Amino acid sequence: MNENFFPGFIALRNKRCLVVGAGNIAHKKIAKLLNYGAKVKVITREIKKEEIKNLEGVEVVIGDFTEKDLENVFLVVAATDNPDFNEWIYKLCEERNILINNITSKNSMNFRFSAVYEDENIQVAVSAKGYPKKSVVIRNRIAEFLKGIKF
Ligand SMILES: C[C@@]1(CC(=O)O)c2cc3[nH]c(cc4nc(cc5[nH]c(cc(n2)[C@H]1CCC(=O)O)[C@@](C)(CC(=O)O)[C@@H]5CCC(=O)O)C(CC(=O)O)=C4CCC(=O)O)c(CCC(=O)O)c3CC(=O)O
Ligand SMILES: NC(=O)C1=CN([C@@H]2O[C@H](COP(=O)(O)OP(=O)(O)OC[C@H]3O[C@@H](n4cnc5c(N)ncnc54)[C@H](O)[C@@H]3O)[C@@H](O)[C@H]2O)C=CC1
Repeated sequence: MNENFFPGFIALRNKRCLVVGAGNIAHKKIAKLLNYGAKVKVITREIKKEEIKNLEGVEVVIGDFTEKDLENVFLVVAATDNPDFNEWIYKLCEERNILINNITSKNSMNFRFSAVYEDENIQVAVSAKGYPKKSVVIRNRIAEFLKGIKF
């Protein structure tokens, strides 16, 4: 059984977020964080997904991630394709009380992204407790349902 997380909504406006790695999934997660006003810094050995450089407001640093990079950071996304490396980042964040999302695990994190439905009036965030395929199916069903409702 995956850990039961607190379901909540966070104001990310001007919060310092760090993404380690710059591949396809990093790109998706960075774009989502930026949509909510986060200040995003990316540390990576190489930029695999070039589009990351074109995202407005992102600071990209080429180099190796070190523990010092966690200073004053609110939320970290361990977004490399190396599960052991992401796991190490997770442990460092847990020790420092930092929110951490890990793209190569279901449990080695304290913050999961959810499948989102959003319009001008409401936000619905679905988590299937670590199983994204399920949460996407449910979110899509909810979106259909909400189309037929007037508030
Ligand atoms: C635990 C979690 C941690 C996290 O990343 O936050 C996690 C983990 C993992 N995802 C993996 C794979 C895929 N994930 C997606 C998509 C999404 N994944 C998201 C969330 C989460 N994914 C968190 C749990 C959410 C919950 O609790 O329900 C969504 C909902 C939100 C978002 O990412 O923003 C977003 C849909 C966005 C949307 O449509 O709105 C796709 C499809 C695609 O990319 O199109 C694939 C491709 C493969 C496939 O088809 O399965 C693998 C590798 C599995 C493997 O290799 O075997 C892991 C690691 C593992 O499972 O160990
Ligand atoms: N959580 C999610 O929503 C999803 C997770 N996944 C998982 O995510 C993994 C990564 O997928 P992609 O982003 O498509 O891979 P990718 O190959 O596009 O990117 C990997 C990135 O990690 C970087 N990297 C690797 N080792 C590093 C290190 N030591 N330090 C800094 N950067 C490092 C690489 O330079 C590259 O930029 C997949 O193997 C899969 O297991 C896949 C789909 C969705």
